[in-house]
Amino acid sequence: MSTPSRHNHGEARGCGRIHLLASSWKLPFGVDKLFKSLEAERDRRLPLLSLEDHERYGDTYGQYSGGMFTILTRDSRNIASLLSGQSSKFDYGNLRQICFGCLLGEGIFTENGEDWKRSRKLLASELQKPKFPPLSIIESHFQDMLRAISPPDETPSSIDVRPIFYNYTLDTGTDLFLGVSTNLLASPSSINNEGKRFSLAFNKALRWLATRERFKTFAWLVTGPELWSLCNTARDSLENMIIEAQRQEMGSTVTPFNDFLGRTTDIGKARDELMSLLFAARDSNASLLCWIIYVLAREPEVFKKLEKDVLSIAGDDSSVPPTDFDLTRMQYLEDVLYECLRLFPAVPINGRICNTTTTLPAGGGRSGEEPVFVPKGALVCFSTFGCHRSTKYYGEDAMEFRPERWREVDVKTRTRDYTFHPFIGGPRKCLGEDFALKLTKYTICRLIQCFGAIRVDNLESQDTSNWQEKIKYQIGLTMSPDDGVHVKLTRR
Ligand code: HEM
Repeated sequence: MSTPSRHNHGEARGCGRIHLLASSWKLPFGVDKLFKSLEAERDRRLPLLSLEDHERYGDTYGQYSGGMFTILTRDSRNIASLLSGQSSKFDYGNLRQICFGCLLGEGIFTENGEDWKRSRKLLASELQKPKFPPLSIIESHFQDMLRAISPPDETPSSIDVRPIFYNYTLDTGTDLFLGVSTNLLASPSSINNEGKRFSLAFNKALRWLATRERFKTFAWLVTGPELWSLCNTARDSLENMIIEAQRQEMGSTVTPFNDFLGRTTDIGKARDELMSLLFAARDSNASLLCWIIYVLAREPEVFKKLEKDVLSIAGDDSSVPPTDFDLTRMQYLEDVLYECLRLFPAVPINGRICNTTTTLPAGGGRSGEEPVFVPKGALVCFSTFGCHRSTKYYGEDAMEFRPERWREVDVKTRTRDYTFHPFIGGPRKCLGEDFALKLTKYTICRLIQCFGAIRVDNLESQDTSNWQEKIKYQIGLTMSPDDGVHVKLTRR
């Protein structure tokens, strides 16, 4: 383990000293920091702790955490350098394999180097096919979801849409990636028992993985027969679904993975790639849908404006879904989406391990404007949550939900300078960005075509003033509202 003083030795490279947080209990390896995070997590305010720490200690500072020297930054220059300019000097080391390998095996999410390149090429060629995902497949799962959130005999219906969105994104994802859907929301006659088995084990295993991730190098401490049994069940079940998909000669129902799955004899590899894809796609997309509905139920003016934008293009006949072209014209819908991704990014804090001693452009010296020294082996965490809420980048109203801001500085400019990076950027940029935006736009547009009002339905309080201050954040592998998304939906 290198000493703190070494981490400030970058003078020869023109670096300034990084502000290094003292370890208050003098416990080794930053164990106290780990406890502080666990405490904030218990209180459902983990992302806010990171924000407060940046306000207090600066946009970039250092500390010991989970046994590693860690640099924490929300400076967009550092994030750009880490993810793009110097991306080859940062990777996941074996951290991802330690934390997630038991479920994911060896797929795009856990791999580095040549193996990762191969996986990325394979998945990119499938995900980036034109017109993917086809709206007709999404529509069939939307209809299942509609039945689940609003049975025809109940008006208005009161429901927590969060678990439904998680099932919806899994049903849609498995159908689109595999050609066989888990069908969790389908009518009883179409239930897929293998899909149900997979989903139960997958959900529980993800909870274990989220805790393992928090423990970083100590992840191996978070283990037990239950974890292994869940991972084995999920892996076994996904394999069975792949075999079933192959059996059904997927060539007949053109899904993107026909070529890949239809050809492969290495079922284990196919399973690992698909597991990584579902791991990446399911929760993040469900989290975005949750936040949008959470906000719309609390911001009636935004709902009204969105309704006008969507219905003026798609019409209010819920039996006529929008086309691909319609979706590209819904400007305000896009602004609402970006504003949700800004304030509530699915992955609020992320990190990379430095594999070659280097420097980052900012955060050193008294001014924080000098480069900082990054020793090999250091963990660099970047707070997307903190960067997206920085007044330096977004002005005094950075904490406010204001979709109109996306008409002032457009998303391309902000993505280019990394002041907005919900899908990160650089070579390991999210492969499903277009997919996620299209699925989300389609789903929100369809919900607005079907429902004329979305209101908060919370037994404790319907007072939506200062709603942001009351949010409790659930941090699993992605961030979602802790109390769920309880709403009352009124049919048009
Ligand atoms: C709103 C929805 C989504 C958000 C906010 C999101 C965000 C992200 C982020 C932040 C990462 C980087 C993780 C890291 O390296 O630490 C990532 C990676 C990835 N995402 Fe997404 N994602 C979303 C939806 C999807 C969907 C729908 C898919 C698949 C169709 C997908 C596929 C992937 C893949 C394959 C990676 C790994 C890329 C690599 O390591 O090369 N994502 N995503």
